[in-house]
Amino acid sequence: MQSLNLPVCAPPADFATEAWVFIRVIDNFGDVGVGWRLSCLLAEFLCLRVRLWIDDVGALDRLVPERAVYQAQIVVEVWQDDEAVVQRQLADVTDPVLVIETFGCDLPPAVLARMAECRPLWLNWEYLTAEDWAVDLHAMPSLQANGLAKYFWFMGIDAASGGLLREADYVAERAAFLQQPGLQQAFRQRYGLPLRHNGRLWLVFAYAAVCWPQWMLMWQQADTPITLWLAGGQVIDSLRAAQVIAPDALQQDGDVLVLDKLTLVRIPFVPQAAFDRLLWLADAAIVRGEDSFVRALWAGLPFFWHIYQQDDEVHIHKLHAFWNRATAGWPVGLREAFMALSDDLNGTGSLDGSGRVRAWQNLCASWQIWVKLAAVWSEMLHAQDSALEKLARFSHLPLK
Ligand SMILES: Cc1cn([C@H]2C[C@H](O)[C@@H](COP(=O)(O)OP(=O)(O)O[C@H]3O[C@@H](C)[C@H](O)[C@@H](O)[C@H]3O)O2)c(=O)[nH]c1=O
Repeated sequence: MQSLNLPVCAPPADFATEAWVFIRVIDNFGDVGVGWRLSCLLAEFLCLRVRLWIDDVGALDRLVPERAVYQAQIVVEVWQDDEAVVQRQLADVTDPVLVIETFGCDLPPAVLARMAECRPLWLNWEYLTAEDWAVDLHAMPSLQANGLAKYFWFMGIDAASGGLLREADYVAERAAFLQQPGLQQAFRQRYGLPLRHNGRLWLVFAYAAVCWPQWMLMWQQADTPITLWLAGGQVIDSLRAAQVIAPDALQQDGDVLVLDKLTLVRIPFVPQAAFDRLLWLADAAIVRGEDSFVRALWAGLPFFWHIYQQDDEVHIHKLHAFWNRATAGWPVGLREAFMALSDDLNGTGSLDGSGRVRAWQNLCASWQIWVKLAAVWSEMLHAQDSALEKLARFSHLPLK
């Protein structure tokens, strides 16, 4: 199991150096997913003890059921909307050298007052985007009412952006897993994942959407067999709502449904530390949100992005900004098929039933090229500094 590496330069037991990370869980697993991963990496790369303030510990427990293992490095504080409680929590804690509010989650007044005294580096950790404006705004300060500057940290794929979250041992972990069938078998058994599959294996972790019945039809009508590992439940909910599957189908983890050449498998929710392994076992993926998107990038496999919907089509700009960059050098036929399907998946574009099947067949006809291009893109990103390496430079905190 991938796990937090104990920092080699482990500070003494009383940890003089502390970072505070604040998370508000809005919905889904994105806020807690990024916030927890960031906390682990602060401990791993910068040898900081992290005090993680979170308003929904239940969401964290779902993602990190084994979190007690990390308690020496990551102390979890329940963040309540009660200033008196926050004041009490602050009474016994060390001053932080770094405070990160994730996704503009607005810090409590008592914390802002404490920061005015101890003057830590203050970051707002922003959503991921490949848009140019985010690169321009990355690391820009904004003067706040408590007299401190707050810096905006924009994760991104551009070398001048805030980078992407990546573990130091990621590549070694992936190689070890892929080279050892025994590890793969043990992983499948542990989570009740089928040992074999029919055709190409896709991991599908996506949102509920009206496109799913149409995509199921597309897969059934295509020439090639395909197996979908359905994670997270929302795609299954959409299929059930559209009466594409019977009310009692795919109810339990491990349930399988075969529809012609299409095999659907409901898979369990795994701890975040195991999520990468689902991607490593798959030939391709549909991912959603931000964290699973970045994990698919690291895995280096072909994938679609079912992006989190925002008002005013903001998400479509984000989607296009990323794929316009990533697919710039692709062969025209592959790029057109991919872009048409990507738009269709995200509720825009103009494919009808036969156009969808044709696009899918064109994509499959260029499969090996797609696999290669996805790997090349991933390697290019692996060669860039990660977000934590960039943060170490920016903050002058020592890197492990
Ligand atoms: C399927 C699965 C996911 N995961 C993890 C991987 C990720 O860390 C996390 C999912 O997070 P995301 O991919 O970001 O998708 P999400 O849809 O859950 O989160 C979203 O939340 C919104 C509030 C944000 O604004 C969105 O941009 C997005 O981040 O769940 C597991 O740990 N086990 C699992 O079995």
